[in-house]
Amino acid sequence: MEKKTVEAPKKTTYAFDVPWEQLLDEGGFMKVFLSEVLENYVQQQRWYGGKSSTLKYIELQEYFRIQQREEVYYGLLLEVNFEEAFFQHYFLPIAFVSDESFAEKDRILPVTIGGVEGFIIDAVNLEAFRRLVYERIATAEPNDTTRVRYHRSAIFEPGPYETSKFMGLEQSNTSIIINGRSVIKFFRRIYADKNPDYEMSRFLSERKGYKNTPAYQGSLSIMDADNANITIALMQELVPNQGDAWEFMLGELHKIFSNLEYKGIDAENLPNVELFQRLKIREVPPEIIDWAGLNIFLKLQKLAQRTAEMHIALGSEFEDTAFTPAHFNGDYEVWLKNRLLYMFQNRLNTVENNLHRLEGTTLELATEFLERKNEIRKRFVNFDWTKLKGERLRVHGDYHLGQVLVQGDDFYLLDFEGEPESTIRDRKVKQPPLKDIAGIFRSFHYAVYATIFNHEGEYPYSREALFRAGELLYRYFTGVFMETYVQLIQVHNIDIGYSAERIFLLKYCMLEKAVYELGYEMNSRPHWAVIPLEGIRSIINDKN
Ligand SMILES: Nc1ncnc2c1ncn2[C@@H]1O[C@H](COP(=O)(O)OP(=O)(O)O)[C@@H](O)[C@H]1O
Ligand SMILES: O=P(O)(O)O[C@H]1O[C@H](CO)[C@@H](O[C@H]2O[C@H](CO)[C@@H](O)[C@H](O)[C@H]2O)[C@H](O)[C@H]1O
Repeated sequence: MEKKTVEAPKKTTYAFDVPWEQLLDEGGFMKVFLSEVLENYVQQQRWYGGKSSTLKYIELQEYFRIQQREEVYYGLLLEVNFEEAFFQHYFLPIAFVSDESFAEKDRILPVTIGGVEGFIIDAVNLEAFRRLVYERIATAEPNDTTRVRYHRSAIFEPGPYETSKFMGLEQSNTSIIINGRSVIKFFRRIYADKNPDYEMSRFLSERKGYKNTPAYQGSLSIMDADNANITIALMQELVPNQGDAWEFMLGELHKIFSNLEYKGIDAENLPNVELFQRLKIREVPPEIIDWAGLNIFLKLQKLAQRTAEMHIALGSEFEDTAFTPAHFNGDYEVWLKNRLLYMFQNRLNTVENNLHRLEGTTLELATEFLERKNEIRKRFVNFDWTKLKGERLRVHGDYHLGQVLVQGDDFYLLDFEGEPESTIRDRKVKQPPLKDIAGIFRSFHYAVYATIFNHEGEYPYSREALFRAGELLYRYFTGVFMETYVQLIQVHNIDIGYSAERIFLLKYCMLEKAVYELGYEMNSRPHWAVIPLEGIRSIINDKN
């Protein structure tokens, strides 16, 4: 890249008379850096997850060098402290650039270092930094035991660095595409442990040969002062795709709802089916196939197959105790109920405090949610481990259609980081695999309602008729998915319990997920809160 000369002198208030390579060893810089400027910068970032709390101050928890030969960048682990909430840690790699054209994005602080004026920026913006990280992973020693640890998978054959660019999607971390073939995801929110995304990716693809997730290629981690192994970045194969399954499903559902009018379907008299009844495609009534088309059911079968294969891989480990299957027990029951009752109370408070902002159907459903709180709480308390015979496994944990990539007629499963609100320890607790199934079923329900809401007025039927037709469709979708999933899981001896146990767990986990989603939506997109509220009502109205 051609170097531009900086025209106007920059107003740098701070000057440090040490070379960049020693800057952080000198306390003065950090005192300046951890100022309001950094606070403002951090709070504006897409990856910052503390937006609903009041930031008090930022401290430096750790720093380390990301280095190759003479080229040095710093990795900072920042501790963000809040007025009321628990602290959070974030990863911020920094670089010093004297050329303003390199500091067009993510400029943090103007400074003068060793007499040279320039800026501290987020290093991910520099191609040189991205190249360095790729090359360090690509050339990593098999057993790197240094503090800053690079790892390359034995099954990855790296080529020389060619190009890199931002993935450019709305995401909570920062992903960079390298050579059009690999993705390096820099985790932003950091936990004092191995990131589950790294653990699961490596386990599934490297150890179990599971093909429908991006292959693990390598990683960067650091050992902190307490000797905890902290994942900083994960490198995986780039999976060519036609978008995610959420977009795909919305497209399909719009066609299906449009078909009601187009095919002159009597939406009031479509055949019903029991919720979660296992269905082979040939058992789906012809009226439903005529309305929705065969293709969507074939796609659901494929997704169910890939999901079952993921759980089969996760349930087939007998050495590594982080993955060996477990049974239900009293400790699990106590952990589960505590967590859910806490989450439920949090949702009650959020809804109560924001009731005055809601209107229409959302207000109606929110009021009903508050009125029926004891009924919902009772459902959460009604969990008796002695009645459950199935297994618990490491699971995806945040499984929804947005975590699935579409590639032709197939699907790839992504992002095993777990539920964003849970602590890192909670995300690693073994759960019934049906928790993931509940997650994806909630996503089907979401997609049905999102389609109806997104196309308000476009389908010439009453809202009630569309809701009824949508609920029916959802029943057929879940029934067909269940049949393929359960059949495959059982053939591979993963014990998910007898039929009644499976249905109990599914309903339990779906209520958990819908209540979780209510909090997510109230905080991130309140106009969507109507969807989980509708979901909660439909789950608690089902008395079985
Ligand atoms: N290995 C990959 N191959 C292709 N696309 C990917 C890959 N990893 C991530 N993506 C794309 O980036 C999006 C965000 O990735 P994800 O792992 O969910 O990041 P985050 O944890 O930041 O939400 C995905 O929905 C997908 O579209
Ligand atoms: O950002 P993540 O992918 O980790 O997940 C969070 O955001 C999701 C929304 O992007 C949210 O998912 C909810 O909305 C989806 C539609 O946008 C829907 O398919 C999911 O079923 C629903 O849970 C997810 O809950 C949240 O953790």
